[in-house]
Amino acid sequence: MAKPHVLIIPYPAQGHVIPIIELGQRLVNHGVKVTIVNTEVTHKQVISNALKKDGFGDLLQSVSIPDGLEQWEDRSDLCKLTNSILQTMPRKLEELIYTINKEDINKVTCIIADDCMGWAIKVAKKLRIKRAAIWPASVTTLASMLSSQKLIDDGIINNNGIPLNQEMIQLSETMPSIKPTNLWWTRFEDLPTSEAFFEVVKEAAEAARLTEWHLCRTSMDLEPGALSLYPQLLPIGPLLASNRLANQTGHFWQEDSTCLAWLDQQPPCSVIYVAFGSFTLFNQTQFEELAIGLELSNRPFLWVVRPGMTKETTAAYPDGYLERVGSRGRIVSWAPQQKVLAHPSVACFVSHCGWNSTLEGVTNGLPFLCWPYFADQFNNENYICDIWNTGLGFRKDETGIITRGEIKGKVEQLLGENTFRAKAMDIKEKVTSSIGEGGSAHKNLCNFIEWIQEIQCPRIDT
Ligand SMILES: O=c1ccn([C@@H]2O[C@H](COP(=O)(O)OP(=O)(O)O[C@H]3O[C@H](CO)[C@@H](O)[C@H](O)[C@H]3O)[C@@H](O)[C@H]2O)c(=O)[nH]1
Repeated sequence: MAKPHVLIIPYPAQGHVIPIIELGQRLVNHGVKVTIVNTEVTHKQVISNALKKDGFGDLLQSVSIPDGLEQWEDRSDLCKLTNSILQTMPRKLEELIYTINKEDINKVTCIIADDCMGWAIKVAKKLRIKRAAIWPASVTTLASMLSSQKLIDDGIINNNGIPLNQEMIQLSETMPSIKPTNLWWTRFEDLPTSEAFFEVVKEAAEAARLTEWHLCRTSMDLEPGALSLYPQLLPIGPLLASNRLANQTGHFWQEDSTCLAWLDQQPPCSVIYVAFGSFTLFNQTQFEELAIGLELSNRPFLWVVRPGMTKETTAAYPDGYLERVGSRGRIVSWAPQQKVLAHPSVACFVSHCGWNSTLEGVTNGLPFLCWPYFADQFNNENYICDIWNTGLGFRKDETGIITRGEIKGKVEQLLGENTFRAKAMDIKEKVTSSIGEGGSAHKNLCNFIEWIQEIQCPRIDT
């Protein structure tokens, strides 16, 4: 008998692909066939790193369609990439669906699209396929997207999404107010990129009206206000790999698992874990200040220095740095982060506050030192520091640098005051109970999976 067959379409960024493949894994465990539709470049990265190792198997597969850019073009130009995706991928997805339905006995029964790929929901509607959306970041940021037309009508932002004044935004009485500069699409290096992402926002808001389900990676304990503003948004919890021994799938870079043995040798609750996700870039001065700040902390640290993380070609450490730090500091190019954060020797997380990193730190009861870079990360920092009270932010000096002294001081303050850890443990308990068997987020996910299992195959005219 044919199985339900779901296509899931992530935006081509690390923080979108990992949780979306995790959703695919959950569906596969319930007998659903899942095809992850990546861009060609992402597909290659993912396949060459994790998928072949983890063995996708018969029910979970990854296929690719072009993003419209030439092979050699720079995908870190998010403005160009985002515009090109909007122009090219809808047609390519349609062609892919026709091919699958011709060749596979399991016809496509549902499309689940990342909200940043809202156009895919429109393709599904056109082809009369069932549809659902998933937002990989916080529901607070999604609420601001869904309210974008109202923000324009109220004169808070212009038609291109740019704030018209500095007044705090109150989306609802139950939600914390949002700084206009924390609207995620405004937090990019240049105006054209912000405007390109605002097109994505408008597309997502339109697509949201066409979906039967709207899944969010959050829980009532984390963002109750935003969830009550839009009750149709269904919190399914963080969607981590913790129930699969934290074996995350979908890495763009090869994990260096040797750091786990190094963590085993460190005293409990002693290590500073430092990682900035997949986009953060440092200039040389900032990179050196961070290096020396960690050295001055006098504590063991595990630091992820991603290839290409500095604007200069290779990260240059201060003279004699690696020798001075010796085995007290472990530097890797990519870590098995969920396993690292679950390790008992980790004391705190110096993070860029991407939503995945935020959730991974929260579910492991860790206090944070927040170092946001762009997009939603400033909003997430606000939740960590001012709403959950589980961390501290860094202050930049007059030249825009976070100094070694600031880093050393904040590490001491965070680890010297028990309140951060206590609050972090408290919120961890709440979130983990909502995702455990019988918890509310767990029930929501089960209901969604049941719905997927029951969809009958649609007739698609070719
Ligand atoms: O050494 C590392 C570093 C990271 N990760 C993983 O990579 C993912 C990174 O995701 P995230 O923390 O969200 O950061 P980004 O990759 O920067 O994520 C993008 O996507 C997120 C979800 O939309 C947004 O919240 C971010 O701002 C945006 O930059 C997480 O699952 C990490 O566990 C590793 O496995 N090893």
